Amino acid sequence: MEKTDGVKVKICGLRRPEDIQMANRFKPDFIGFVFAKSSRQVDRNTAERLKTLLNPEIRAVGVFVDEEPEQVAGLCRDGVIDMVQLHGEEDREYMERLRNMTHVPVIRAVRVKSREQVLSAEQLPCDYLLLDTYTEGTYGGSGKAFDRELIPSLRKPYFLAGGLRTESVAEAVCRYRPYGVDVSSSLESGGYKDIKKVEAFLKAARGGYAAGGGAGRRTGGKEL
Ligand SMILES: O=C(O)c1ccccc1NCC(=O)[C@H](O)[C@H](O)COP(=O)(O)O
Repeated sequence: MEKTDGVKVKICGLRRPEDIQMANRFKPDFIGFVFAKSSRQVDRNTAERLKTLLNPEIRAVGVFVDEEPEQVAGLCRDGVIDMVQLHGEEDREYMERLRNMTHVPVIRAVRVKSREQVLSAEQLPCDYLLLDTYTEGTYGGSGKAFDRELIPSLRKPYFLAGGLRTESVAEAVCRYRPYGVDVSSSLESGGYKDIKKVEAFLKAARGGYAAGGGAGRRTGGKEL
């Protein structure tokens, strides 16, 4: 039996003041504002208002799909977000441009299809990877898991995402040793984050026990 605390938790897709109150109460390490087209999308004004309500110890991550880098950098400069998550087709050139405009940490999302694809994404100018599920027609937040056996050994810290659930998160953390876990769909009821589900997930991710924890072969667990 192995304990899983120490893993960082990102809860994605917060969009109402009550979601922020919930975050302030249960203190995930990161919350995500989805600026990309999605049922969870927030606009700049909403995110700005929500950020003023957020406990400053919790880092706000802006989630983007092929957004103009100037828009992304503007949100960073104005303190609406503390970190950037790139979830679209943004390439090295885009990421270098962004790096020249803002110095906030960048998470590169990879919708995993192969080990080689993940290893090549690790070479991009980013601080973290986020390993998520490839689904046709959506960029993220699908609630579906990918084949975790495709996770290679990585030097960069990574977030494990895609279909994580309260019942399985502790085992996934023990087995794959990510720096953090990222979740959205399984914590919703009627399309909004459910306070009871969020509380249970955080408890399971941070303090859960799982039988047969793995050997920690895919570290990714260092702090930047
Ligand atoms: O959540 C969305 O609606 C979304 C839309 C477009 C791009 C990215 C999106 N979410 C990114 C996330 O970080 C999600 O938390 C991640 O994909 C995991 O989601 P889930 O499988 O639902 O737990």
